[in-house]
Amino acid sequence: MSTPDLKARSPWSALNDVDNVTIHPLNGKAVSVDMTVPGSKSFTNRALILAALAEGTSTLSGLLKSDDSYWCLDALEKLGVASRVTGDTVEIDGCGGSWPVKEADLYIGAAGTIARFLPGAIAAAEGGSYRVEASRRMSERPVKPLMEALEQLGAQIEYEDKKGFYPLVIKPSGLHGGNVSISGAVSSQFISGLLISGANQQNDLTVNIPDHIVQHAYVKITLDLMKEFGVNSVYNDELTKMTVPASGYKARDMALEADASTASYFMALAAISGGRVRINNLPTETNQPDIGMVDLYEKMGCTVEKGETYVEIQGPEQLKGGLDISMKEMSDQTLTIAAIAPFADGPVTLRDVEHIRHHESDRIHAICTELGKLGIKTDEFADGLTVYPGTPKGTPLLSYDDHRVAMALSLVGAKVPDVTIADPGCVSKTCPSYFELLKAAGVDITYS
Ligand SMILES: O=C(O)C1=C[C@@H](OP(=O)(O)O)[C@@H](O)[C@H](O)C1
Ligand SMILES: C=C(OP(=O)(O)O)C(=O)O
Repeated sequence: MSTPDLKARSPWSALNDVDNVTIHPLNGKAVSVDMTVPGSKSFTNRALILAALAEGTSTLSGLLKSDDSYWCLDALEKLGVASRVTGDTVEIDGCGGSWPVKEADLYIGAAGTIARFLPGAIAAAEGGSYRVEASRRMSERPVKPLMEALEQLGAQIEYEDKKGFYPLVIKPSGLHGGNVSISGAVSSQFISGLLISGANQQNDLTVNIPDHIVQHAYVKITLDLMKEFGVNSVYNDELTKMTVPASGYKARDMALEADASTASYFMALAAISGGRVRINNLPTETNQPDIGMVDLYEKMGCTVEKGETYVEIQGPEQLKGGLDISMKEMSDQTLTIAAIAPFADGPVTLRDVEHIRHHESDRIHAICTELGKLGIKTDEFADGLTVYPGTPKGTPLLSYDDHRVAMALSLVGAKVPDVTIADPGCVSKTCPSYFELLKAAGVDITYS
């Protein structure tokens, strides 16, 4: 097990001097809490980049302050885009697609959203040279299909180390638009990255998807946010053909949605404790795919109440299992369900998520390994896993420098004693306050 890549932790992270967190079980106490969760990573990093590309000053409220958004703002600032953060609001002076600084060395941390959204936005400009370095793990994650598509559109990209991976150098000379094809089978972020760059290309851009898109809802979020910033794309329902007009972005003020992915861990806490959790700031009409977890928790026996801006989950006496589910459209939550599955009354099979082996860790392997240490039987297969019911036996666990591994495993600790998770600071990729929120929800924790 390699050491965490602490360089990727930002000034907005927490707990980096903490080796372990021990989660103390609720011992039958049902949680009962009303809470708000921080802003959506996906909305935050899209809106930051779109605002930076726009003409004029945008004000964004509900900003997520985490490593991913810190490195996004940092990279934009190094490109010459001024921003002012006050509380969870940021003002961004957009550059109209022409980066004011012509030579820069950027660091993007471990953020897939920056790694896949920023290169097109840089390459569509005219002139300059930009070196982009990513975290250790992000430098192993796939970006080649995106870079090849950008090269077809006229981008000049040089790889410093391994062809098709970070670190790389982009020498922008404009992108010509037209037609481009890209697979959606490995990451929807490649498609979002191409679409975002489309509005600043020399001609309209048509993106064709020859196969399928993992988590296609994220592409829809991209198209919707581009529209908010003045760019009206034309696309079919399946999102296999999308045309972006070369019209440039206009600044706007907007409130960013709360993070449905973060909210899901607290809904899971209600599910396993027979308790009640109300998330007060989650729009149920969102396009964030992880809102679909609400229905899944219902299938597992929870009672759900949905309002326009809130969701309340009441856990059952006994969580239901016996499920075989495709997690393709909300694959970030595979680990959450895997972690609570031992407490269900039958096996839970989670499928169609081979691509999560390329996320912050090989997530399928990581969760099977850690559940195995807890004495829980799993079957690991290429694109998923089956988790069998059992009583986890608490033990020290690893988090693999992966926020979702740590957050998911913390749920086991809320049920059984002696669950200790190494490097709790890794949650700062998307939710630096995660363990404090868990504490506020009634779960005792100790740092050591
Ligand atoms: O576009 C986005 O904001 C995201 C897309 C998804 O990535 P992939 O499509 O690469 O799985 C998701 O896993 C990630 O957390 C956020
Ligand atoms: C896959 C994830 O992140 P990224 O945006 O880095 O792909 C995630 O947050 O689960």
